Amino acid sequence: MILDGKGLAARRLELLKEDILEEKLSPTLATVIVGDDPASHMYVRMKHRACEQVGINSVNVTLPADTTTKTVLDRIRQLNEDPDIDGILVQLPLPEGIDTESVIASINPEKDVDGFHPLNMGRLMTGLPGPRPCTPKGIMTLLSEYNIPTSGKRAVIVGRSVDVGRPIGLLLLHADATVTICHSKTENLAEITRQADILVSAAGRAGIITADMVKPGESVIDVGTNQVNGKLCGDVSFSEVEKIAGAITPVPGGVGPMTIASLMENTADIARNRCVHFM
Ligand SMILES: Nc1nc2c(c(=O)[nH]1)N[C@@H](CN(C=O)c1ccc(C(=O)N[C@@H](CCC(=O)O)C(=O)O)cc1)CN2
Repeated sequence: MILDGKGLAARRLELLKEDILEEKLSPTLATVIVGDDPASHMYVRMKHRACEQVGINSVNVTLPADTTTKTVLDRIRQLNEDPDIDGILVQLPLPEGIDTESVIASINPEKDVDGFHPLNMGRLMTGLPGPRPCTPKGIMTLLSEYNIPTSGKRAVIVGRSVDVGRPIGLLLLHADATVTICHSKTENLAEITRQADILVSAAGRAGIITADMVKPGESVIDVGTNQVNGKLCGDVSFSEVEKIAGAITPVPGGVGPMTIASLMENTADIARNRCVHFM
């Protein structure tokens, strides 16, 4: 079964649009992008397009690649203090030389639509309500909408990044999965991934997950967005793994669109001032 993130995200955006209208919400999202990485600019454009689609106002702050950390912090302080701004996100990665941790920590945690602020990461860790990082949240939505059970199941995550690997591990743990997080130093990776009921690959390496690493029936979630010869592809060797997996996300059209849908949901939730997303 192909897990159609593109279709599901489109349906969720439609529902959100109706909710925003009905509740007479008028949320405003501010995006901050530093430098000229083409992929980052494309993702920010996609976010603004989604805002327009669902009725969220949006403003963008673009800063040149040679901007100092202090200038970024000053700009975020202004957004924090602006009562018209509900949500703030800083598009990652930031150019080398900018202190990413200080920048993220400077966002008002109550406006942190990405859920990356250390306070919100702590809320995630403890299971307290708060905005959840968008890609992990989107994966949990996909699993639940396709009725893929997590409770008591073995989840294996490949990649321990702060924005995807670790938070999806925590969300799956809160959903009663038995979680293993693998990384570049993991020995016998294939042996571990073959034990999974749910395999999430967020390694950022094209084709790292091959058919011999997947057991029949496994659900395979591909978070990779790798460019190979100018073509977008995931971490999973899709054509061979598709034949073995019980469920699999494509790239494009899987996790990516769910990331954007989750961002819209987080922005609306923050505007409602009720972050109720326990997952
Ligand atoms: N501040 C953030 N920075 C980054 C995040 C994030 O959640 N917050 N995640 C990624 C990039 N990202 C959103 O920012 C993102 C990546 C991919 C997609 C997506 O829909 N991709 C499409 C394909 C698009 C294409 O044609 O290339 C798909 O997979 O179908 C959306 C958002 C890193 N930075």
